[in-house]
Amino acid sequence: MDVNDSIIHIKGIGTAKEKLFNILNIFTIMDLIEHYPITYEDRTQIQLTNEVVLGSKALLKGKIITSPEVRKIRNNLNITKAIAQDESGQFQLIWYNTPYMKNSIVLGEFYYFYGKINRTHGQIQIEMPEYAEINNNKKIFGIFPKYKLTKGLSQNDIRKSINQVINNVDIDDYLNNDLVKKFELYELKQAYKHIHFPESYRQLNTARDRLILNEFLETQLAFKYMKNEKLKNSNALRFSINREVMTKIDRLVNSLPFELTLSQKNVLDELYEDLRNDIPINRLIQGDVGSGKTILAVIMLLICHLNGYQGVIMVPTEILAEQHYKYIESLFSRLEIKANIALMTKFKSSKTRLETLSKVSSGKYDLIIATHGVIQRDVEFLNLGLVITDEQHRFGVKQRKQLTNKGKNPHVIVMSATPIPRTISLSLYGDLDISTINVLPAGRKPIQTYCVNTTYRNRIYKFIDEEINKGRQAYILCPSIEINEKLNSAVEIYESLKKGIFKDVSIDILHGKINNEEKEKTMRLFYENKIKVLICTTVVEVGINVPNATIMLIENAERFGLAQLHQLRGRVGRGNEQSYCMLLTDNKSNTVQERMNVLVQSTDGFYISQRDLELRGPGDYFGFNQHGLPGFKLADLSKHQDILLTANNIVEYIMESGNKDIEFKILDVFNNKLKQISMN
Ligand SMILES: Nc1ncnc2c1ncn2[C@@H]1O[C@H](COP(=O)(O)OP(=O)(O)OP(=O)(O)O)[C@@H](O)[C@H]1O
Repeated sequence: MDVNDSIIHIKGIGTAKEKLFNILNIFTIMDLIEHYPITYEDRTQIQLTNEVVLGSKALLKGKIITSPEVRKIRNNLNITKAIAQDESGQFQLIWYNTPYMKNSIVLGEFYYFYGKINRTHGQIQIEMPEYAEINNNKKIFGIFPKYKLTKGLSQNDIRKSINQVINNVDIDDYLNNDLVKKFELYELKQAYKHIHFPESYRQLNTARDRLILNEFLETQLAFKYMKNEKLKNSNALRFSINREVMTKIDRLVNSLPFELTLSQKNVLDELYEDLRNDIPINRLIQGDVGSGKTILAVIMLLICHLNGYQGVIMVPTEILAEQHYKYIESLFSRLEIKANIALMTKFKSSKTRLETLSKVSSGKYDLIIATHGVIQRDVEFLNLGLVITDEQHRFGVKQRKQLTNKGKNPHVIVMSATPIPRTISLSLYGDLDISTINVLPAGRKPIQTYCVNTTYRNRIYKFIDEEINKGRQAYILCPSIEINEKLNSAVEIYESLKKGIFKDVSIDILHGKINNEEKEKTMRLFYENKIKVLICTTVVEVGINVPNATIMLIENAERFGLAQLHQLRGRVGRGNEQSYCMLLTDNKSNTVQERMNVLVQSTDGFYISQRDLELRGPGDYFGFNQHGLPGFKLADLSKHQDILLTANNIVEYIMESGNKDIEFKILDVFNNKLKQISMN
């Protein structure tokens, strides 16, 4: 039997059943084998009648003490009943429309029974139990797989089909004997067998680990392979960092009101190193909120410009694009660096848009600061040399590629403020090199975070007032814009505060429905410290940089995910003053409190994202679907990081050993999965 054969070759599967299996995406024998159980029924312990839990399933052993009797209730219903007994009590067995049970169960004999436990009139009952004779207990005793079903297919249909193929199919293990022994793994065939029919939990876990390892191995190896191929095949655009360029960079750096941190310098060195070695830059720069990624982007854009290429930075929000635009303009004009910089967000009219596009395509604009509109088809560049995307997880690999394809092999930098645990970044950004800014600029004080209920509201407002009197500013962040029954809306809070406690304070509101000019004006006034309290929504979530703001009050904090709260909190604590974050929530549930506690106790983005992952799983938070990776059936990045690391070790071992045979076999499996995904 070949793994690629259709399931129609399996005994018991005809065309009607085949269609049902197809609904579950099972077409070939391999699909069937990889239709892993979603859970297992534990039938390893025999329970006593007096210790069963009502409503759950149990395995009982009992002696039949009343002869099974069949009673006809009505035309289409008859019931067979018998009573069995174990050392702790009696239980009743009930079968519907199964009169032959009368002859299957014998008075005075012992049997195993398995089924859901009820109680009627004080009597423990099992309806329609599965049963087995004492000396033939295999079909009832053990760890039983339970599968995802579809209407018309039973657990037994799937179990029987898998059981039939699992011993007869040829399975080619791409890891050879040496590797299997070296890394103490199950052979693949053994793993497939035991994940479906384990004889012990130990067997089940070892089998599962081997299959998870395979899933990781395939993606890791494919990534490494793609990266190597990219290096071999692409000619890096030559960006020279000669003395003249270095002098300009030094002037830029010296003009800053701070010194670069060692961590920032290290990341720059890694980027320069790529350029010096003629390696196309393909790098993820990750650094916690406020760690100073922007200036690195600016330096790279300067290098690109000095080398005569166009550079683009794509960011997720208009406000952030404007902020970057102003920052770069002011830095460059102070240093008399002559670069034409375009801001490409929402255009006032299609005419201005076309004018801008034509200046981009003719090379009149050197640097472009843009939101995602820049990936549209009609946006063309003359000679795009550098693509920077900020806040990668909002865009996804596809959009990054769309932008990159607008040039011939431009250098690529991805910046992420969402700290991604190492293991995740290995899996998601395996095709990128990773640089990490791992320290915050000196002088930053950890943000003090408190989680309180709304009875503290007035006290917090008073505290904000005191901070304003010291010259500071505050954000009050709301989950919704307009009046909403359940949530505190920005409009409502704004109206009540400007008439109430902050009536003598300059206070304004910012959200997505406000027109661009207004937004820009409000943000400018906030930057200039002319607005003291900004009521806002998550439009400020990423990148906004107002170092003088020291308070972030978050309404209905329970509505936000941990990583998002960390981002929002990161809008304060960006200067040298002590900053505060107040998480306001009346939700007392354990899960909410647990989430809030993570933030209260830690300001370390890497730790927080790790906890976030554990508390809610990777899900589509990281946009797995967008990434187009073959879905993991068993592997879960939040739980199986140790296996992922083993997978990495094995991949390195294989690649170093130069065993192309194994390498290609694994790539084949990966490619087949990719093909299947694109077909689905
Ligand atoms: N080495 C440094 N020393 C002191 N301040 C710095 C340093 N580098 C950057 N900064 C300042 O720190 C603040 C935050 O930097 P930046 O906006 O680049 O952060 P970021 O990494 O982009 O964070 P986020 O992801 O939250 O946007 C800015 O005001 C910036 O000028």
